[in-house]
Amino acid sequence: MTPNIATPSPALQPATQLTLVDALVEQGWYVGREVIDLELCAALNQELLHRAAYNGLDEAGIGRGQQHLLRKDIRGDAIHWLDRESAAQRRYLDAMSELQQALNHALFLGLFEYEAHFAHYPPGAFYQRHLDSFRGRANRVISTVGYLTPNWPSDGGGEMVIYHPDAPSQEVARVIPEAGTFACFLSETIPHEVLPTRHPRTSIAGWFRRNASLGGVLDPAR
Ligand SMILES: O=C(O)CCC(=O)C(=O)O
Ligand SMILES: [Fe+2]
Repeated sequence: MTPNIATPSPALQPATQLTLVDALVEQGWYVGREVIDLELCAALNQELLHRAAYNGLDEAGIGRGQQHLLRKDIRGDAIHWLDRESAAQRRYLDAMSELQQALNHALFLGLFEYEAHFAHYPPGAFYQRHLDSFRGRANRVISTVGYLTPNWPSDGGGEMVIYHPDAPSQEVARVIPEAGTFACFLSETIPHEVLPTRHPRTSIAGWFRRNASLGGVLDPAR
């Protein structure tokens, strides 16, 4: 038998969708290690680090539209919205689109759109505890985070802490931001934070959205 080199490995481990749906229903969040294909992580990481090195990132803020504010005391990452520019981005976004279909099929969520950005946290950066759905705009339904940094050092910090939805000071999980790890949670109910990192930290944060048109104002993605 010749090895089947023509078939690319899937972007996400095939068993992920079922486990993920179950975990979302049971506890509102999911974390899996070695879920995202490592070659894909490496390509995305390289693209992000290249942008970071050539000033191709924007400082991240909080709030949308005219309420958008730069607050380094709240979050310290720099971002770039995914735009399908590279093959790696397209492969990641296509995998998210398959996940969107699986979520709609299993949970009738009516998700219709996905927005995502690269995030680079330089040493010292963090993101204080928050919810991902902006107040008055309940349009982000499910959050995803794909981690891209290989060989995360054990003293690197930068873990994402997930808190209990009903007791926001109770920690329920700590996620090491190691390449291949994928996290997913309910945007409106799961408080989470990024602890100060000591090592450059790279990821893709993304959100499945429902259409939200409030008071005649359309709310497009981003
Ligand atoms: O990078 C992470 O672990 C989480 C980032 C986050 O909470 C966000 O961008 O809203
Ligand atoms: Fe968040």
